[in-house]
Order: sequence, then structure tokens, then C-alpha cells
Amino acid sequence: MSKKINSALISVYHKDGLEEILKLLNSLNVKLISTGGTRDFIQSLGYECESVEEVTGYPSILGGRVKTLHPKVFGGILYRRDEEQDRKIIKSYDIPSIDLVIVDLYPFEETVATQAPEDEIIEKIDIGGISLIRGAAKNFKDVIVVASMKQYKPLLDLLKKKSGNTDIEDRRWFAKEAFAVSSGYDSAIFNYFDKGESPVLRISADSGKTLRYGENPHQKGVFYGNFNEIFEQLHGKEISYNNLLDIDAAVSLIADFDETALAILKHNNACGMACRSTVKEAWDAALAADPISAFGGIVVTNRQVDAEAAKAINEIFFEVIIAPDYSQDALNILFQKKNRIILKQKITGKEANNTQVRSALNGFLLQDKDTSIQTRSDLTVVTAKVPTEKETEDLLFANILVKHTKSNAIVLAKNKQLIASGTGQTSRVDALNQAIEKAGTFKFDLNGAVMASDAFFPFPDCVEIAHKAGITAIVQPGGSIKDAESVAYCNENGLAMVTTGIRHFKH
Ligand SMILES: NC(=O)c1ncn([C@@H]2O[C@H](COP(=O)(O)O)[C@@H](O)[C@H]2O)c1NC=O
Repeated sequence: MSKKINSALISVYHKDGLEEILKLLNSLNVKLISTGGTRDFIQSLGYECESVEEVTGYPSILGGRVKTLHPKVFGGILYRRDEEQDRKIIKSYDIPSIDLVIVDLYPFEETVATQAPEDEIIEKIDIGGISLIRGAAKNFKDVIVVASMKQYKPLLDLLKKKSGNTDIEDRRWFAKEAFAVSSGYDSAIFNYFDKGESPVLRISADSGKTLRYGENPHQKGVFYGNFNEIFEQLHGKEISYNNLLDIDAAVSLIADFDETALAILKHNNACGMACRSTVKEAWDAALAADPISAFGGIVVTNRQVDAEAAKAINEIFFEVIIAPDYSQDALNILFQKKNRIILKQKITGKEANNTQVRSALNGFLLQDKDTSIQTRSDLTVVTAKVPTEKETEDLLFANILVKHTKSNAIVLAKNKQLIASGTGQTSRVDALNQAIEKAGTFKFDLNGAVMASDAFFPFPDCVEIAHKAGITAIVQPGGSIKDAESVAYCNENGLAMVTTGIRHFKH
């Protein structure tokens, strides 16, 4: 049913953006009621406005903690216009009808972001405003609610189009948006109190960014997160759903390396990676692992990209490059391709988020991210042969890479360069065979290479295949009931094996 707006309660923290609405409401003869600061602002523009205090007969008390929380305000919002009993009560208590509620809440999240002291943060938990929003949204059959500045434009359009009248579908839409605001606001408060400790997920509907599409063009996609907190996008097209997944995999991988490293990823797995003394050298070595897969991939490094590296990288087509910084000359080279996404990473993958979420059946799974990294002291030599210094370095390198590779995963490496990996296979033997075959495709000499496995070897078959391919040292978590058989094979054939005690499945 169409309803005319005759009165409005306005209580906003940020006053900007209100002028045009006030002008229009004034021209439509809408009576205004408002709280202290908002009323001062409205009057400063020359419009008449009654104060909430005049309506309630109470002053704003407790430093503004209680100002609109009064039956005369909430009665005027919540009474059912089509119920005689409600109308009688309103009349008998001299409660003014309120048809439009406009609120801009205290800036809670913004205050948390400034790392203000707790007392200041607590004072920014809006009580009256959120109640006004909920009350008006609940009574959407009679009242229209504007719960944030984001809805000023739709309100203006509506007021103009329908000359101050609203229909039930309009009011319902604004009510829906209002509950998105109130639930998002409370989620932010919960997250502040929780400090990320509980295994629960609360997201603010407001923070979702609609993507062009999901994994495929026929799927819808939304990203919930604050991309700009981690990256500055210096160049390129809009980031897609799949880009986001690859970027996530890339920053997680690179975060585990301290020395100069560069990785090329495709579909979340590294198809090239190396640690070298310069980014250019790391690029050359990473690309060598698989120059075919690198096409259209994601490039990530943990050092500034200079012109020399940029020149080499620029020679192939890739979707995204991520680095902590770029020299101006490097940017001039990389900017040459219009769509190429160039990201400057402001915080590391480790700092960004420590929780991983996935949908499962009719719910979702939530877990801590796998942040475990093995160092020399975590390696237990289980064979008679002890790995050489060079092999140990390669084993540690391969063990990090295999952690970031989809299971079942095998990584073959040599001289801190990824040679080949077997990814996402249903058996470990398949993963190893895939890696060996791939190494052959790109003419790598596996003699003296090392092998990392994301989980233990259930049988000695993998070590045997590895040995026959020329691999001399192996790292694996250990823990199989048949570990002894793998170890025995290594001892009989002069291989070194170390165990870590930590499995790195990536299902
Ligand atoms: N306590 C209350 O009754 C109350 N009623 C409205 N507010 C908030 O007060 C702010 C506006 O205050 P002012 O008009 O005084 O600048 C708005 O952000 C509104 O959400 C309140 N403040 C916090 O809860």
C-alpha cells in the first residue's frame, strides 16, 4: 500500500550527504524530529526541526548513552497504523507518528581501526541508533528506514519519483538493507570482543564485494574481505574470483620464505619457484621449471621488482604480479599491458588472516591456517646416510613447497629450484610419476635431486621409484606403519631420508 511520509526522525553521526534529503523533505512538508547534533546541523541550514527532548520530555542523559530510547519515540515508530488499539494508545499518550527514520550509526569499526583505547571503542557501540533501525525495519509495513549513508541515494530517488509516497516493496527493500547494516554492525562488535579466538564466522553483509562472476561465468561470486588492507592495486583489470584464489595461494606460499624467492602459480599450485640472490635470477630459474604452465599465471616475489627482472617477466603473458615494491622503471615496463594486474603487497600473508573457511554440505568448515614451517632442527635423519648440506637446503625448500601444493603432492627440487611436482593426485605413486614425467619433459637431470611428500609413504614403492629416477634425499612426515620398509630400501640403496613429524595435507 502506498503511504505518505509526513514525519521523519533523523539521527546521524556523519552529517554530510544530508542537505539534499533535507531540502527535498522540506519541500514535501515533512515534519522533522532530531537528536542534538543532528538538530543543530538541520537548523543551521535554516530548516525547522523539533528536538527529541521536546518529544520525550527528557534530556539526553549519561553523555548521550540515552537520548532516543523512549516510548514516545519507539511508540511513534512501532505502532501498527491499521490497528485501532495501537492508534488509541498512541493518541492517549500523545505520541507523534514517525514515518521515516534516518540513522547513521556511531563509527564502531573505524574507531577500532584507529587502535583507540577500549573505553573509547565501547562508547562507539551505538545503542539508540541501532534500536531505531531495528524498530523501523520491523515496522516496514508503515515506516521506511534508511540505515546508512549508502541508502541516501535510493531514498532521494524514491522521494523524487513518488513525491514523498512509498510502497510496501520500497519499504521492505529498505528494511532488508537495514538488517544488513545492523547485523554487520553487531558482527563487527562481536569480532572485536572475540579477538579471533572463537571458531565462529561472523561477516558483515556490507563488506561483500560482488565479483563479475564466480569460478565460472554462470556462477555468481562475492568476496567478503578487505583487499585494500593487504594490497594496493597499481594497475590492471578488475580482480576476479579465480584471481583471488590464486592471489591467496601465492601470498601464503611466499610468506614462508625469508630469502629472495619468486614463484609462478597456476590454479593455486606453484608451477615454478626458486630462491636466488636476485629477483631476475629467481624468475629465470622459476620459469625454467615449466615455461608452458607459466603462461597466464600468477607471479609472486618477496623482494622489490627492479627493471632487470621486470624486463624478463614482461616477456611472457601473466595475469597478476605481486611484490612488496617495484622500482619506477620496473613499473614503466610492467604497465605496458593494459589488463595486467599489478599488486603491491602491504602486509604479509601471515599477517593477513589466520583462519581458513570452506563450505561443506549445508554448512562450512573453519580451521586454523597451516602456518607450520620446518627448519633444520625439525628434521630427524632416519637413514644411515645423512643428507649433505646442499641436500638439506633443498629438502627444506621442497618441504615448504609441498605444503602449499594440492594433495596428494610430491615435489622434486634441486639447487633451491622447483623441478616438477605431482599435484592433486589420488595416489602418491601417481603424484611421483607425474612429477618425474614432467621433469623429463623439460629435460631436468634428477640425479642429486630431492623429493618431498606432503604425507607419509604407506608403502616403499615411492622411494624405489624416486631412487630409480636419480633422487638422493627424501623428506616426509613419517608415521606410516610401514616406515621401516621405506627406510630399509633407502639404506640398501644409499638414499638419505629425513622425517618432520608434520603432515601438510592440502585437500
Ligand atoms: N543513545 C541513544 O538513545 C541514541 N539515539 C541515537 N543515537 C545515535 O546518535 C547519533 C546522532 O547524535 P547527534 O544527533 O547528537 O549527533 C547517531 O549516530 C545515532 O545513531 C544514540 N546514541 C547511541 O546509542
